[in-house]
Amino acid sequence: MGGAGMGDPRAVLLLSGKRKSGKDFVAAEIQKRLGSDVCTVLRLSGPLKERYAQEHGLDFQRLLDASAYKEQYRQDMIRWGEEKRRADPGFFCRTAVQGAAQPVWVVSDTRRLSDVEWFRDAYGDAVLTVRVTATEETRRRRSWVFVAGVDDAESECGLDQGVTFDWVITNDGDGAALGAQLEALLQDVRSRL
Ligand SMILES: Nc1ncnc2c1ncn2[C@@H]1O[C@H](COP(=O)(O)OP(=O)(O)O)[C@@H](O)[C@H]1O
Ligand SMILES: C[C@@](O)(CCOP(=O)(O)OP(=O)(O)O)CC(=O)O
Repeated sequence: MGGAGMGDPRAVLLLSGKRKSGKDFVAAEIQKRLGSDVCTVLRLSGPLKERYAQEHGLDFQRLLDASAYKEQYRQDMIRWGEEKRRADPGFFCRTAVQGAAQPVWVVSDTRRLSDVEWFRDAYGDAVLTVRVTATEETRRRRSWVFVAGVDDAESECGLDQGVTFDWVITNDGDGAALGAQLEALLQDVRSRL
């Protein structure tokens, strides 16, 4: 950590937002617009699920799908992930960025202040915080259902306060409106390349 190094990214977009706000969708749109030689999408939940599956004898691949299998383990994965982060706040972040060589990184699932702080410490001004929002009505249309212990817990609400977002993307399903917002964000990103 510390000063800028050779292989450091020029822009690190930390996407956060509620379940079904469209973080993965927006991450994919950004990557599509920049090209995968310029932009890579990273997930903190990837290494989390991989380690969790290893330690608990579970099927890592099935934890990656939007499946009932994942939902069955979500609460315990949250608990386990919090325990790991308490011991070492960079535990999942370090693994997630390993091998990322593109100049632009999009982290599609930032959930906690400790994650934002880790990226700011490591990459300084390259970091841009991006909030993806959608109304509850939109999220319900995308099959979101409120789950106590998940939607009212740190996993979903950890960044509701404490971060001033550099960009807020409203994603309620109008393709043209989303495109215009993404182009404004991408102008900022491209100016950093
Ligand atoms: N602007 C959009 N246009 C069409 N479908 C969308 C849009 N945004 C999100 N979706 C769809 O809504 C669902 C939830 O989006 P996703 O990106 O997985 O949300 P999150 O990662 O925030 O939980 C997915 O099926 C996704 O394809
Ligand atoms: C334990 C988790 O990492 C599970 C995340 O799984 P996904 O990243 O698949 O999440 P959704 O898009 O919300 O379904 C949450 C956490 O608090 O770390």
